[in-house]
Amino acid sequence: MNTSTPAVRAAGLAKVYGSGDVAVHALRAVDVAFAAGEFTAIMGPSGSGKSTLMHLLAGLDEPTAGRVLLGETDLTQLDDKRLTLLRRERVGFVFQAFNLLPMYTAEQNIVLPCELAGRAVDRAWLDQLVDILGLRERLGHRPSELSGGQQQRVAIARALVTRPDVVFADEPTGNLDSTAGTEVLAFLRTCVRELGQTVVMVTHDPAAAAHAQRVVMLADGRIAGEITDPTPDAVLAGLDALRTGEVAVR
Ligand SMILES: Nc1ncnc2c1ncn2[C@@H]1O[C@H](COP(=O)(O)OP(=O)(O)OP(=O)(O)O)[C@@H](O)[C@H]1O
Repeated sequence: MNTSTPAVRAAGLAKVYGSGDVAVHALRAVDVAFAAGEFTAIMGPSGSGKSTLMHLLAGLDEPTAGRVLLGETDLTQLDDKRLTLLRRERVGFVFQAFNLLPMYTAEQNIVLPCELAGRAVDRAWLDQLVDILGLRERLGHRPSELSGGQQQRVAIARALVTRPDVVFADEPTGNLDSTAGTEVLAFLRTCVRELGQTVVMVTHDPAAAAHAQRVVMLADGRIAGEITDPTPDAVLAGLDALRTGEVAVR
């Protein structure tokens, strides 16, 4: 992997919902890059543009202006069909609500993206994921037979099974108690450290964000600063600084 090219980046990214009097400027000329093999959290007050940024980075929505580059691929130049293929093959998703298929076993859920993409399952990679995520004994279980934390670990394995360029996680611990949430974040971090995966996570929780290697702060649709090697206290202080109107967080 070429480590000098970010896994994903935004250049001059803007998103306006609606027009005229009711126009909402959700993102304003955002420039941000996410390095390959890094775990980044996106934080900011409610309405600051976190979900909008993640949706644009993942090719789930179109920007009003600017570009999104996944590696060297400019998402804004792709038609719907190629964008769908790109999402299937090069992007992974982890959602707050797990979104597992109830009638499928854990293993069937994990390999589903390969089936949808018509690709053979890389068994060695699957084995590695299953071991790192501690799912070996659970592969034959249905979601209803798994704890919330285990279900989210299955969802993480599913997101990683195609070896995507980037995994986007949207509040992945939002439905978990703090013990299970901490465990899931530790597993996610292990996937980054040991498998070289790239994870971009949106969260409201400073403790969750502190599991990342870097926190990018958004305020009012703009990048308001970032914290490297964050601690929960540093993240809290950063959010407080945003609320009290101090501009940059470093
Ligand atoms: N589909 C939409 N139509 C109109 N406005 C929207 C739409 N989606 C988001 N917005 C607005 O854009 C702004 C940014 O929203 P976004 O959901 O990206 O923020 P967020 O930081 O993820 O918020 P939260 O933390 O509350 O989830 C908000 O003012 C929101 O109301």
